[in-house]
Amino acid sequence: MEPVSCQVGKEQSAAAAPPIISSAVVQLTGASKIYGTFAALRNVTTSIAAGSCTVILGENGAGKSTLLRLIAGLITPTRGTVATFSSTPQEQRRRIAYMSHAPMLYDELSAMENLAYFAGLHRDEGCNCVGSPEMALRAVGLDPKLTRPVGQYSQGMRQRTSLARVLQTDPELLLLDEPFSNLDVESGAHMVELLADFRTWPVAGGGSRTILLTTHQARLADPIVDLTITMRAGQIIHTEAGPRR
Ligand SMILES: Nc1ncnc2c1ncn2[C@@H]1O[C@H](COP(=O)(O)OP(=O)(O)OP(=O)(O)O)[C@@H](O)[C@H]1O
Repeated sequence: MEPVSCQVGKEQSAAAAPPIISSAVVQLTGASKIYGTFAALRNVTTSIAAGSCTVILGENGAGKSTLLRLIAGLITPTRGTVATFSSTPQEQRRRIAYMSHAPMLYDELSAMENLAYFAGLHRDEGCNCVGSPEMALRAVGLDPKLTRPVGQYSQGMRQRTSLARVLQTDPELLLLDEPFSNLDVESGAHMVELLADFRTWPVAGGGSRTILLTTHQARLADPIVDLTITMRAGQIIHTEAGPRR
């Protein structure tokens, strides 16, 4: 079966098969994820272009996190295929970073200690692409010398530490599940500025940075969004260029 894509600028219907994006870094073809008898994701076919920023919207339980976790290679499709960089997500995991909506930080450690710990895990998994924790913390506006445990940080600082944790792996494909949750408008806007900056980072050997994020606060991401995907009941029901109108 030919892989098909969501076409920028046009609404996607289940019947119409939009053209393939040749520079796609993500390609799902007829992907479903079934838990028991329940379909969390149903026959999803879509592409994500290299260098783009895509926001995935939808009500609770729509399948947003399931879609992101499939692309991250944390779960595998029950049916259909998921390709990242024309390969399986598992084979390309060095190029992919996934930030869960849970903070995934050790409260009793400082930001530097947290980043150093996770960098060590990353190396143990055979990844040599870990950048400098100091640089990652500076990139998100945090002082690497802060010795305070992250358990004492504000929510905004914790989110920025979580972002630094994934940015230190120098990902080409950044997957963010609810990066603005629990942030006020100002901290959310700051997070968007950081993501805009991340997109400008050069990639060794060429290439570009691609971002996919889920959120319930669509407007926050507006400044950086190239494509908006709306999901319902495990399916993509709408795709449009730019922020949601
Ligand atoms: N491991 C699992 N086992 C069983 N059901 C699951 C599992 N993971 C997800 N689901 C179900 O799949 C559906 C989609 O879940 P998912 O987390 O992808 O939704 P979501 O759009 O991210 O929702 P939210 O906005 O609340 O985070 C939900 O009904 C959820 O209960």
